[in-house]
Amino acid sequence: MSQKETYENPDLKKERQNCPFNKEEITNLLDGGKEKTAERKQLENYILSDEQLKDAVPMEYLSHADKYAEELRKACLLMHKLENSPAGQVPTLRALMGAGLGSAVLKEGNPLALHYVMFIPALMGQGTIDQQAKWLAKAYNLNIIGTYAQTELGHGTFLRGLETTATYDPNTQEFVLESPSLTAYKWWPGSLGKTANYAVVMAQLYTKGKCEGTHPFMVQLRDEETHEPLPGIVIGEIGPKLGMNTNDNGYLGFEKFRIPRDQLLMKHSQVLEDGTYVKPTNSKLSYATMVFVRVVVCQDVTTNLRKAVTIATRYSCVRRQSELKPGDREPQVMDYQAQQNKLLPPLAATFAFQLASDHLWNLYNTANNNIEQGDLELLPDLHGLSCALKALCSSEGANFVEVCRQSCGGHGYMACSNFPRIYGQVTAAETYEGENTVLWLQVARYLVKTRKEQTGGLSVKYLIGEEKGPKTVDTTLEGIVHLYRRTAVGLVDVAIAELEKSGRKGEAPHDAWNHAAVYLIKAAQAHARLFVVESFVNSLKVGNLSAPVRTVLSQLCELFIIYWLLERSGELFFVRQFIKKRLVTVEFQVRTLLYVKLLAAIRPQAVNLVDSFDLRDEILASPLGCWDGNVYQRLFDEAAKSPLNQSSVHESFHKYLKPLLKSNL
Ligand SMILES: CCCCCCCCCCCCCCCCCCCCCC(=O)SCCNC(=O)CCNC(=O)[C@H](O)C(C)(C)COP(=O)(O)OP(=O)(O)OC[C@H]1O[C@@H](n2cnc3c(N)ncnc32)[C@H](O)[C@@H]1OP(=O)(O)O
Ligand SMILES: Cc1cc2nc3c(=O)[nH]c(=O)nc-3n(C[C@H](O)[C@H](O)[C@H](O)COP(=O)(O)OP(=O)(O)OC[C@H]3O[C@@H](n4cnc5c(N)ncnc54)[C@H](O)[C@@H]3O)c2cc1C
Repeated sequence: MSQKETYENPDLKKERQNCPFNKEEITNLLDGGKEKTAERKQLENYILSDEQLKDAVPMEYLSHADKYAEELRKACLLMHKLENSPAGQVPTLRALMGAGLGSAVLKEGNPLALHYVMFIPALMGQGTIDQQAKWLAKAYNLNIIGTYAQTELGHGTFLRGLETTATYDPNTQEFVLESPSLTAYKWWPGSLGKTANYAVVMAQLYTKGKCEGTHPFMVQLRDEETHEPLPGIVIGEIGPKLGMNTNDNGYLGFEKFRIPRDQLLMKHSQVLEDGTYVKPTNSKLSYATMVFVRVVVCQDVTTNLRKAVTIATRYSCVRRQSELKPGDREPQVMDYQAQQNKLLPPLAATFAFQLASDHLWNLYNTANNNIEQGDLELLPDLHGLSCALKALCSSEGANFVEVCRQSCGGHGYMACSNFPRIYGQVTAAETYEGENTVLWLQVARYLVKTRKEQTGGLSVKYLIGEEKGPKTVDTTLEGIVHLYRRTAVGLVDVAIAELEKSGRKGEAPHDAWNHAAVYLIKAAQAHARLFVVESFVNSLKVGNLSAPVRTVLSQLCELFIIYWLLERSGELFFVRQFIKKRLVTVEFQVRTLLYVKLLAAIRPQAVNLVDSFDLRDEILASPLGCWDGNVYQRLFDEAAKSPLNQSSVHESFHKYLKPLLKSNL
């Protein structure tokens, strides 16, 4: 590790002594193998040693426009560096788009992100072979830069309600794009504000006087030379946000803007020259780009959470405060059980989320290959699981990041702690790519359908037939997973009972659905949690783990699944047999006891565990989380960068304060 220099905080040094497991083994596990770790490290050296990619001053001190210009400069330089990258272009791109290496260089957000994360995937997923031949090479070579323009001022969630129209004119064989109202303006697409000159635009397709629903269109927005908006295009940036401020989210309106017929992306549905519409095999195939992003967002959130946990854990072992034993030295705050209760569950969650995300990624690849062959069987399961995990990882992730920030007391509130940025990025994922509540309801729809029709994909098999397994308290990991399963089934049944009750009262299905939303969301969340804990437990059964690594991962797994159970203990009340046999109280007591024991067992390995994430100081970008633990000196060094510290008296004193002081008010 490059940062292992001379100083090492004595408390951290002690934490690192006598580590019972091989940290590198965990690093390799998370990277996906020894070679992948070596590749990553080589890539990090290549990128992070480049002086031109370092910030002259912290981004916080720049104006909105200067931040954008600076991040764009570095993003373009990074793209040049891709060509000679030792790891190869695609792995480098992935690393740069992900939360680790990319955000170490582009701290405020990547102005080219949407090009890679949505524009290219949309072309690949929605374009015919001919359309790909026409556009993809240009996109990969960055001759054109694109975004994905779907959300409008009036509608983000309800895609069937989008207002932008694309009306086919058979006389000229063109589509006419139009924003018929203010609320029809595209609003939010990343990179649209200033960077992109092309977009995949989602619009309501009209042909032969009939609306055929939303479809993707390839649209040029700006002149390729001058970058000026083309006539008929109204475009701009939407302004500062909670985070991700250099992703230049933008707005876009169309004033009778014409594009050729072959710029409808026609892989799944077509409009023939005479205007005849050819339907897709499944109308939701035009939503496929969103499914891809939901899958990668789970990985992105997990990497961000790892950063937050590393910063908070190292800091908590350096920070000494208050009195534990009267008269003794102030303890490391990590020795308070309350602090362990804050930090060890998110630490365990980083493993749980990574394993579940890997699982989802494999399902995505299989389902996508099948879809390319015309087999859509896995699509409902992929949609259900990608919605479930995206919503779960982002909502739990954002809560955990906030807890990590709180665990660092006042210093966690500093911008330089990097928590504001990490939080800004993770909480954004609760909203973008499908607002979480809306996604939970999509999951619930799949669960209810499966339970009622007794047929569904692999992730919902447990809802088919009667559930089997122990009906008493069972303290094995399997026993706890079974408890999760029974709770999930119980909640789906309760939601269905609610729907049926409303039906009997004469309510229409849509009203019944709305009135059961609280139950439906609980059921969807229980389903997602079951998937995550099952993935964690199952992954420990297989794999070539050494005994010490297996031990510590098993402890984390157990801690995590008990933590969630206790957090959601109220939901056990939905499982009728538990109430009848008074098992809820017993469950609660037994688990709490175990949970507390696990906190104490894992505490000594907390620093070693976060060390094994192998996140370089440049990636953590926080004086609180550096490897050497030199927290206080680094905080001072950061404060020295403030423009207000460049003179002993600021000019505003003479302008405003002095007259006030002299005014005898
Ligand atoms: C090699 C290079 C590559 C390297 C790259 C590597 C990268 C790696 C690194 C990456 C770092 C990343 C992070 C950084 C960047 C940040 C980027 C930020 C981006 C943010 C972008 C955005 O934010 S972009 C906008 C997203 N905006 C939504 O997300 C709208 C939500 N809204 C809906 O998505 C629909 O509106 C909603 C609700 C479904 C209802 O749709 P609806 O009303 O039409 O449908 P209904 O509800 O009526 O459902 C009718 C039936 O359709 C079924 N169904 C519905 N959807 C389906 C689907 N997708 N697939 C299959 N089936 C589906 C359903 O299950 C029903 O099935 P059934 O009938 O059998 O029950
Ligand atoms: C950082 C960021 C980047 C983005 N990037 C892009 C991009 O690149 N391209 C793009 O096209 N879009 C982008 N978006 C837009 C994003 O996809 C939408 O904001 C998101 O899908 C939510 O839609 P909405 O804003 O219309 O929220 P709304 O749907 O208006 O949500 C408001 C509230 O209503 C609730 N609600 C809505 N419908 C229902 C329902 N059916 N049942 C119950 N409750 C409901 C929601 O739960 C929420 O509480 C981005 C957004 C952000 C924040």
